[in-house]
Amino acid sequence: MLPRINLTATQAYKYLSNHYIDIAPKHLKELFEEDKDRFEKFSIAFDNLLFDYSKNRIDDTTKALLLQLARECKLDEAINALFSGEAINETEGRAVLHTALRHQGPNPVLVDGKDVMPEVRAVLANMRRFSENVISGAWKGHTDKPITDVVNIGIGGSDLGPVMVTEALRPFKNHLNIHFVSNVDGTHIAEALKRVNPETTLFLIASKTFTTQETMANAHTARQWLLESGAAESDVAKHFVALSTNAKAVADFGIDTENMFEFWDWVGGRYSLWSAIGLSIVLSIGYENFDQLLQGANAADDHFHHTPFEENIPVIMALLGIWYNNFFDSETQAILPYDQYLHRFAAYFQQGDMESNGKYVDRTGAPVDYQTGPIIWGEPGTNGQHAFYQLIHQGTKLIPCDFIAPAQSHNPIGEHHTLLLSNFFAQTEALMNGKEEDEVVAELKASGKSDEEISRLKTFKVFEGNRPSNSFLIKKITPYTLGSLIALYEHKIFVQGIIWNIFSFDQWGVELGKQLAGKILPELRNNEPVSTHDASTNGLINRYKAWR
Ligand SMILES: O=P(O)(O)OC[C@H]1O[C@@](O)(CO)[C@@H](O)[C@@H]1O
Repeated sequence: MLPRINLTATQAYKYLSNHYIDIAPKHLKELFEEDKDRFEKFSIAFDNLLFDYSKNRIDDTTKALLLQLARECKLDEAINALFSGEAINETEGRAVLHTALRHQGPNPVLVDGKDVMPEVRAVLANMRRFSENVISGAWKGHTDKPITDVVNIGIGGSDLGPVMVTEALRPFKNHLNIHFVSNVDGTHIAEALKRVNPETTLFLIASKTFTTQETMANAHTARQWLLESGAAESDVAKHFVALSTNAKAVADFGIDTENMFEFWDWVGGRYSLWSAIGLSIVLSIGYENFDQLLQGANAADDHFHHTPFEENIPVIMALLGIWYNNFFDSETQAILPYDQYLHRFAAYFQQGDMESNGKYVDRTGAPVDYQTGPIIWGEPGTNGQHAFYQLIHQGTKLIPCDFIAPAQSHNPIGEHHTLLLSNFFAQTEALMNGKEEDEVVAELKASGKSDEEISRLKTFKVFEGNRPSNSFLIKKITPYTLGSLIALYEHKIFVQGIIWNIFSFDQWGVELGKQLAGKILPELRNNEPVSTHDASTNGLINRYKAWR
């Protein structure tokens, strides 16, 4: 059972509230001037990844108090409960063991006294065998042709992780074309089916529960499309496999459970890319690369599990987020990868973070009286610079930013990567230092502006600076380093949930909308006017019926 704590009653929380008053007026430039060793002191090297957190509004006292907060919230006890397979997902009565999916070495991982590693490794072996069959062309469709296209049908954690990883690791992909369908909007499946041939297409129906409305609707449409192309019912097994925990629902759908790659209820959907849900990744980059992804994540697990908090990247990431979220009233966290292949990285952690920590009830069942999970958002650099950096630099909101960049590009064309990295370095420097009025005036003078123009323009061109950021510099994005990076973020989310005294691994908040949609659906299947809802919902539904 996870510890029950009272965040705002901890001594550290009180000291941090007072310390906030001391440090908030200090500009980051001042903090760097005060301490020449600041970069060395507030950065951590981990394998081929450098985590620089020195451009944050912290000093030694802040760091010590934040670490004390982690200790007072019994983080060490919680970490041990996570790795030991305790049912820390208490409202669903489940363990949380995505770490077991990438566990290396001979030690068992016990769930209810049973070592789960044999079945984890059996599924991995099955994924390897199957993917090698498909990639080699040995697996044939119903007209005896090899597979050319794979369509993953899933949503949320059954889509976002595979999409993000297959995009991030495009440089490692093979000849197979991988497509993703998630939205129940018919456009999504229609556009995908335009691009593929029923004779050479393999569908992965990815759904932990195998009951999700969007996924089942898309799966049935794909199945009907195959049959209408001339395939027989008996051919479905050659073009459909299931990734799920629900064997009965898979069989009921008509997929041979021999073609089911199972995973377990102790794998959360948003933490499932390491499981059978990752089959599209394996088909895209091959098993060896997928194994490297697992090994990189395992290295981050070991770092998180065994590194003192002072030098523990997920712990520091989490505490910095709490410092801004709970003491500086920031409400969002931007993730800005300077790597076009990582263009779905922020989107992935919208679910990972917001579905985990978007909670207002604490572990005792009482409403919290402080902020919990942040809004996660972001786009690749340098595009974000031409979209929303105005607000980050000169807006009224504090936006803590994570900047991520590889030192080496997979596409070293001309000086593109040098240009990209010059922006990566410049943005965090600009956010921190800003630009003072005298510098603005000097620039305006040098550009020939009159005194009147300078007086009129200068305040618009001043940058306050003092805007915090983390920098992750990674030698190269490979399956291994990507696995580590993802796992570091997963553990950051865990740490924040522990300190906020919430349950991070259920998602009751997604149920009400689904429930109400289930009530409205039959009302839309006729042309009768509706009056069973509020005036707005009635009005909207009836207007829809008039227009469709
Ligand atoms: O994998 P499945 O069971 O189809 O769930 C899909 C997604 O739906 C949820 O919103 C839960 O209902 C996410 O937590 C989950 O990743």
